[in-house]
Amino acid sequence: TSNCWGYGEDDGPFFWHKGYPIAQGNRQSPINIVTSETVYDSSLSPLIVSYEHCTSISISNNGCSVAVEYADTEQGPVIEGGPLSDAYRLKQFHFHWGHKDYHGSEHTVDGKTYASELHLVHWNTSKYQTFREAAAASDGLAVLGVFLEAGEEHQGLLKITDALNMVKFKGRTADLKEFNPKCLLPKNLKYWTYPGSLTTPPLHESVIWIVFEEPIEVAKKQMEKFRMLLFSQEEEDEKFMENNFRPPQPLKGRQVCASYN
Ligand SMILES: CN(C)c1nnc([C@H](N)S(N)(=O)=O)s1
Ligand SMILES: [Zn+2]
Repeated sequence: TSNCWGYGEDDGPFFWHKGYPIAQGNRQSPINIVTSETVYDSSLSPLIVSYEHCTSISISNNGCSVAVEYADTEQGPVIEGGPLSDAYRLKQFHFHWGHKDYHGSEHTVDGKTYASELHLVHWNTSKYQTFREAAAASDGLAVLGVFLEAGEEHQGLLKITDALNMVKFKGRTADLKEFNPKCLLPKNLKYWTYPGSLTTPPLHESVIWIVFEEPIEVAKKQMEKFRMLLFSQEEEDEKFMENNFRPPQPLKGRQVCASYN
């Protein structure tokens, strides 16, 4: 996808509003989560993650991140419960990261940034026929956000980080079958939830965000493998893929609910 937006100093997040006015909308993401202002919502039921049937297809470098795509089948991986009134099917997951381990996440917690943030993007198959239709609806998407911090090597992530050298250049895709991303979720599924948006253009305000409080640990050398990916295609000047995160956006009066007290 040859985007006219990016993360550089002349096409980065501060310019996106020119092509996508919604960038200055009332429910943009990511946000800084101020924990003292989150509200425990006892009506939030536990999140149900049913990733048993996990038919992943491929891993690809789409020029702004690296994404693992899932087949769009009836019995695909779904989430429900929590803040969700319907079942949401996993479409893909991808990551955002920084130049160094001290930053790279999109959401921040009391101003704290993490080395990376994993997004598992799901769409409401109870109410919409296609992802595209759901992506334009206020309750169309649900994205799980998982913080990554430098620490112990993450065994489950090895299958992903070991595949990155096959998708170094923008536009490259490689097979990645039967990858079950349940192993990428933290042990403790305590989460914050709030109404927001996609964090890259078209920035649709169609996402119910579910951000887990507990980060997962990944090895520094695993983080370094993300940074050897390129924004650029094979014949172009080499531009390392890093700092592909949007900074926190104004809360505009939204309430962030906590699943725990
Ligand atoms: C079309 N899909 C799956 C997506 N469109 N925008 C996405 C963004 N990268 S994010 N960060 O999930 O909002 S993901
Ligand atoms: Zn994302």
